[in-house]
Amino acid sequence: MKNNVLVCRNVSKRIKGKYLVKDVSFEVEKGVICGLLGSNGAGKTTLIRMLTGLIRPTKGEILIENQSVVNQRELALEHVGAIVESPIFFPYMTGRDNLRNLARLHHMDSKSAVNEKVQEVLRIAGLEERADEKVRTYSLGMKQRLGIAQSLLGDPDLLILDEPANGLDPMGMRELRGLILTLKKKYGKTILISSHLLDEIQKVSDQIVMIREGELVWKGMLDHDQDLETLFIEMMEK
Ligand SMILES: Nc1ncnc2c1ncn2[C@@H]1O[C@H](COP(=O)(O)OP(=O)(O)OP(=O)(O)O)[C@@H](O)[C@H]1O
Repeated sequence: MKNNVLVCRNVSKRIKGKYLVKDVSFEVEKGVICGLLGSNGAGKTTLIRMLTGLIRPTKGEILIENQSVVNQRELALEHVGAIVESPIFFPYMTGRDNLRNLARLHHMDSKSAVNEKVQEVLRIAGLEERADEKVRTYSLGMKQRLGIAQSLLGDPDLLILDEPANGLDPMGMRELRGLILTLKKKYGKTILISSHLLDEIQKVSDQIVMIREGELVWKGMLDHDQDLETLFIEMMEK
């Protein structure tokens, strides 16, 4: 039997009579990086907001580790770490203190447990050296990695990242890519990452889900000889 961490079954979102997402189904197995692709306005963020319990689907079911995001929201979301839109920090606090604040929300009561966990996620995200500097001095790439560090505090099985590479320079993208691949290979995380940056998605993803005007147009495992740009354009023009 397949070990699916995420199951999205016939999910739709309709607002004011218009479908923003329509009848989308896909599964992501454990340890897989799945790229969610679509042009601007395709419905990626709407879908991600449903997957992370921020809004409810009009129809359909979302299971994370076999628990329903719709009916057992809190239990299902225990398995998830997410960055939806931009991660939020207190810019006048250090990276470490931002993480400490949040860690306390993850049932970590003892100071040493908090400090240990924060140190661990800082190390994973490659932020140890700058951990005690204020976040307002961080580059965009560092902020994105701090956002990922935040999302790792609860030891999630599934990471959901909405457009994490947006606005990053080539070095920032390379560091982010390295982190995402490490999270998969070394820590066994399952990752759903949305983007319209085809090249970045091609470099990290094992699986692709493509949507257009809210509807699924292609899904499958990515064959590394396959040119994602050609496939994407073909699907968008269909
Ligand atoms: N609350 C809302 N009410 C009505 N329409 C909405 C709402 N939220 C989003 N939309 C519309 O739904 C469509 C999908 O938006 P969404 O933000 O999910 O797309 P996206 O694929 O994430 O796009 P982008 O890459 O530009 O962020 C867009 O046409 C958007 O204008």
